[in-house]
This record gives sequence, C-alpha cells and structure tokens, in this order.
Amino acid sequence: MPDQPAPAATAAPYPPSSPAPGTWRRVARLFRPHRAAVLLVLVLAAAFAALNGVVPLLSQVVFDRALFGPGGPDLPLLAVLAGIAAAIACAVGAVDLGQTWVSARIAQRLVRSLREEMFDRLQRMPLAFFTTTKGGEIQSRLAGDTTQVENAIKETLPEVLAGLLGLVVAAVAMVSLSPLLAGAAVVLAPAVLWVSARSGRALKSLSAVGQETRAELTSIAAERLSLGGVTLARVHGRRADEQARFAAESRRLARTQVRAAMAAQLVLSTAHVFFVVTPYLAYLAAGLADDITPGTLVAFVVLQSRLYQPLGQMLRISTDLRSVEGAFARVFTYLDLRPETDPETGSLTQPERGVGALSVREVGFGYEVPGDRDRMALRDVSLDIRAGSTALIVGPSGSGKTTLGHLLAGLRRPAEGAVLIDGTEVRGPLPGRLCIVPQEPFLFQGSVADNLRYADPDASPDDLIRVCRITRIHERIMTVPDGYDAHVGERGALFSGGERQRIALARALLADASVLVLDEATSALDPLTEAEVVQAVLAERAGRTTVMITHRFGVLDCFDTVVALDRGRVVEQGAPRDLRAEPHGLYARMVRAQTGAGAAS
Ligand SMILES: Nc1ncnc2c1ncn2[C@@H]1O[C@H](COP(=O)(O)OP(=O)(O)OP(=O)(O)O)[C@@H](O)[C@H]1O
Repeated sequence: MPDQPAPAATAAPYPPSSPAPGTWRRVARLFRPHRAAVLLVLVLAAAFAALNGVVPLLSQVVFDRALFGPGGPDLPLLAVLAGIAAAIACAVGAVDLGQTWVSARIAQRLVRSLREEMFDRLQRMPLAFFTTTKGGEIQSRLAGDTTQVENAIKETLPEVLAGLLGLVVAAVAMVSLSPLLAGAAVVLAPAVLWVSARSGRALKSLSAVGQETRAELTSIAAERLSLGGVTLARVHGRRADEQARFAAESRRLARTQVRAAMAAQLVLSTAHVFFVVTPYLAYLAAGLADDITPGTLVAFVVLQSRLYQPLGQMLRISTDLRSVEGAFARVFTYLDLRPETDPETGSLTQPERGVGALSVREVGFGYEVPGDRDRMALRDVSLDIRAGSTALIVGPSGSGKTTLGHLLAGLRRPAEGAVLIDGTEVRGPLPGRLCIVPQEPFLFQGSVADNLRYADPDASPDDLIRVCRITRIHERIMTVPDGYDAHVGERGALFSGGERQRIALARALLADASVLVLDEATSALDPLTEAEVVQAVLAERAGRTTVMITHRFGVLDCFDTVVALDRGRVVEQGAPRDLRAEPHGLYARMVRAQTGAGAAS
C-alpha cells in the first residue's frame, strides 16, 4: 500500500539556514491589515520612551536646585519632584499595559490566520507530500514556528519600537545635557555593534539547525512512540537503537542551544563592559571640561544607565530577529506550497450524484520519485466499468492496483489520459459520488459513532446499526461497554485489524456514494467472513458501482467484470468465468495458485 507513513520517509526540503530574501518585506505585508493597531503601538511606545526619558532629567533639578541650590535644600521642591516622578512612573505602567494589550491582539490575529491558512494549505496538498514529509516536521511548523512568530510580534515588536524610541529620546537628552559627554559615551559603541553583528549571524544559522533538530525529535517521538513503532522496536530488539537515535538528536539540540546561548551572552557581556566603562569615560570628559555641573553629570550618568535597557533590548532583539526571520521563512514555505485539490472539484456539495459509470481512457501515471521519474506505475490503461456493475481488479503485488484505485477515487490525477465518471472528467475527490476504503483504514480518536458519522453527520442511530450489521461488526460493537459511544483509541487500536476494516467499510456505506472502491478493504478478515461481508455489501449497493481490489478470490463469482493488471498495464478484462477459461491467462493462473490446480479447470 502506498501512502502509509514510511519509516524511511525523507524530509521535505527544510528552508535553508539563510531565509529567502524578501522575508521581511513579506512580514511587513502581513501587518498591512493591522496598520491602525501598529500605529497605536508606535504612539504608546513613543509615550513610553518620552516618559522614561523625562525621569533622569529630574535628577538634574534635584541636585542642582532642590538639594544643592544656592539657598540650601528646598524641601517643597523635592516633594513636588517626588510627586512628578511617581506620576510619571504610574503613567509609564499604564502605557506599558496598553501596549501589551494591543500587541498581543495583533499577534493573536495575525498568527491565528497564518496557522489556519497553513492547515488549509496542508489539507489540500497532494498525497505525495505526506509520504515524503515527516509528521513531526508539520507539527513543528504548525506549533513551534507559529509560536515563535507569535512571541516575536507580541514581545519583539513593542520592544523594537520602545527600544528605538528609548534610544533616540535618551540620545537627544544626553546631547542636550552635554554634547561633550555624549561624544565620550559613544566611543566604544562600534566595538559592541561589531560583536553584535557577528553573533547575530551565528545565531541565525544556529536557530535554523535548532528548529530542524526539534522537528526531527518530534518526528522520531511521534513515529517511534506510537503503538506500531514501539511494537516494531520490541519485536526486533531495537529499543536501544531507537534510544540512541533519539539521544543523538537530543544531544545535537542541546549543543546547538548551548552555542546559541553563548552567542547571545557574548553580545550581552560586551554590552556590560561598555556600560561599566562608559561612565568613567564621561567622568574623564567632565574632568577635562570645566563647565559641567555635578547635577548635569549625575543626570547624564542616570540617562546613560537608562540606555542600558533599550540598548540591551536592541542587541537582544537583533539576535532574536535572526531566528524569528527563520521561523517566518519556514511558515512562508508552507504557505507557498502548491495545493493539488481543486477547491471546485473537491467541493462537498456535488449537485448530482450520477449513476456511477466509470471510464478510464489511456491513463498513464508515475510517482514522482527522485532519480526515478520515468518509472510509470500505470501505462496506457483503458477500461470501462458500467454504471451499477461490480468489478474486481486483480494483479500481482506492485502491479498498480492501488494506484488505479486512487485514480478512480480522484485521489490522484493521471499524468496522461483521463478518468471519467458519468462522462465528466474526475479532477479531484468527489464526496458523495466517489468513495474509497483503503486496506489500512484510518480511525481517528473519538467514539465508534463519531467515526461512522464522519461520512454522514446526520446519520441516525438506526442508520449506524444498519450499516454495521451489513459489515458484520454490530455484534462486536455491542460487546464493548459503551457500544457505539466507546472510544476507538489511537488510530482505532482498541479494535482488531479486521474489526477496524469493518467499521471503515460501514462508514463508507453511510457515504452512499455512486462508486465505491474497496482497496483490499477486507484483507484482514477470514475468508468466510470476508465472503459474507462482501456479498452483503454488494447486495446493499445493488444498482451502484462497486470496484474491489483484491488478492483473494473467494468471492469472485459475484462480480460482473475482472480487470487484471500486470506491471502497470491491463492484461486481461472480462467476465470472471470467461477469464478462468483462459488457462494461460494471468487471472486463471492466479486463481489456480490460490485455490489449487483443479479449481481453475
Ligand atoms: N507513494 C509512492 N511513491 C512512489 N512509488 C510508489 C508509491 N506508491 C506505490 N508506488 C509504486 O508504484 C507501483 C504500483 O504500486 P501499487 O501500490 O499501485 O501496487 P499494488 O498492485 O496495489 O500493490 P500491492 O498489491 O502490493 O498493494 C509499485 O511499483 C510501487 O512501488
């Protein structure tokens, strides 16, 4: 069966460590619908910076006039100044709260729509995408990258604005206090900027490696800590290998995180040295000049210490932004995926059902396997299945039966030729008209009834019982404590393989499609039950088209037509009895091999 999660599935190309150019332009476009809110954050950030910048200037008045003024300490003035400082502090708090609220709302709205768009895009991707993409990677992007983007908008956006404005306000205040002291204060700035730029570059690639490793870890955990994965490891005694594989990735992540932490800390440590040394440069400049008052010097040093926060913030942000850019780029690669399902043909509202006549016209199909593009799974396949008839598709393993089933059900599109239903080309899944039941049915977390009603949300309890009786699963469901309300477990693990198949078959019957394709959908049943179930299903569907892909021929006489495939080509087609009469034909040989030499003759 194709499309089952392959253990060795290769990852979809992870965005390279350097995000595509233009990422930030695209990010800016995302903010367009939120222009007004961003403007409000900007206004609040400006208010925040201005208010914060005023407080240090008060210290000049405190020292030069209120404490050491010509007439000695001026207590009323000191009290007024204390009141002003307290009022400013309260205003700063209020502005900060408002800013957090507005930016959190922008972040939530923007990320919500990104997440939903990604989910929608992924739902419409070709099946091939899911065979080659690790499940963990999808989860990592949907959850991890969007969370990073959300935090960036919620925290980094206001920080950038506040930091930039804070720097501007402090710089203006410092220059207005004393251009000489301001000049002395920035002597060491180029060194800090240089270290910051280098660390930022390192952080950018470390962030990409970190995300990639995290996705790999999630993928290993999701696949290997599943029922199937754990059983496989136990059966083959590979628990230690699985542990080693996980530990290797875990170590890689830990190493990357330590290196990222070091790169970020290097910037902060350099900034720390800058902030310790710079006041002394200011004292030196004050010593050289003779017109600097003590109040001016104190106000300047306070302002400078106030710079620590916005400057530190900006340095941290500049490093954060590198990894945020990577997260945005990864989200964008998913948004740029080209979905296959045509929304029109995949629509849930199919106007007419039709009678279910299938026609396959010179169809060719090849899976896009890197390095093996020319190998065709189906070649020049043409066949007709009358409306309301039953057809059996047989053939050796790998002959293309499932591929043909997928084409008939509209899950894949032929590279050449066309598949028609009632004379109209099948260009995608047609719910209500085409339905397929795979060999390994998918039961999702929920009750038996939830799983059944996925095909028909309006089905009554009696409808559920009716279809489950047809597929001979009703009695078994009734033995479970909660009956139809019982939970099926992870991927239906509380039921056996054959039981899962019968529940899936019952679900397909509820869909009441014009064409039903059973892709080895009863392969896990014993031959007697299989014959009973298939006959009951055909009786229920009398008058509607049913195609069954099978390796087993226990029930073949009830089918109108047999199509035999070999290496992607139709090698025989006709009524079962006629094909059996061809002793050298593929079909007759397969029947003989299965039922014993006498049976075919
Ligand atoms: N997702 C896929 N990607 C690449 N090749 C695939 C994929 N699925 C199937 N194939 C290849 O296409 C060919 C036809 O496969 P298909 O599953 O249709 O055969 P089948 O007759 O149903 O086999 P089986 O009876 O073993 O289920 C095989 O050679 C198979 O290896």
